[in-house]
Amino acid sequence: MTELPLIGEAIAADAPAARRLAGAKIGVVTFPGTLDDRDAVRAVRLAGATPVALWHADTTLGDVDAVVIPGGFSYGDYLRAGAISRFAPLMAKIIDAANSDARLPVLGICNGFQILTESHLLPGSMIKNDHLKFMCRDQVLRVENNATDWTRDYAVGREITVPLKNQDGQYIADEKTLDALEAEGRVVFRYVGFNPNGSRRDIAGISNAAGNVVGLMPHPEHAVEAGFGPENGSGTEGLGFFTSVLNKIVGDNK
Ligand SMILES: NC(=O)CC[C@H](N)C(=O)O
Repeated sequence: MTELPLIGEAIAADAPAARRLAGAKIGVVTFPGTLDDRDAVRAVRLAGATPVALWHADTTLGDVDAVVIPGGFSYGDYLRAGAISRFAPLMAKIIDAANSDARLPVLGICNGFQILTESHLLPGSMIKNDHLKFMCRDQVLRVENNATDWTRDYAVGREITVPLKNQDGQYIADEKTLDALEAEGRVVFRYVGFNPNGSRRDIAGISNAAGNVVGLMPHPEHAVEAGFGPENGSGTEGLGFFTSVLNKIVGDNK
């Protein structure tokens, strides 16, 4: 486990508020085949927190206040996306911490979402896109629930544009599970305008019952910096995930 240095561009080191934010440590997990860990680290920094690099074979989470499981092709998506990664030593720690009384906030993005369903931290499964092709596009999502650790900075009904890129993006679950998710307000994001993969009920992301574990297929960490995110909208509409969890952590520790 390595603590990464702050780059400081988004943080004025002498401002007490910025220092308090930077005291929050957000772990970013890397598996063999992970692709988006660097962007997740940068998103954490831009939100003002301190990113901590975690390796899948680590046997401790250290003192991180939250964890991001980023996108990519962990273990080459062999067997089924996320099916091998769920057995990583660090995943056992993440599952325990997410279910503990402390309710560690955990965000799974794309392959991270696939790992969370395989780990049973979230219900349902991810299967091949209905059109059987890899798809890469800027995608509009609607925030359906802001009572989670990762969405509290968004208004309910807000539409955000973030990149989407996957081959196994079709969210499925049995009707009973889908009805329960809807009734409990655990559908956190829905695709707007176009369903890119055949996901049931246009579901783009869900949470666990406590709202500390959230998974989604599109990539908020690729929409955190003007000039580098989607052209549609501000290009920074994913930053709210990272400020949300940071405000939750700082608020809880006040
Ligand atoms: N961008 C990603 O995380 C890709 C996720 C996954 N391996 C897929 O293609 O479905």
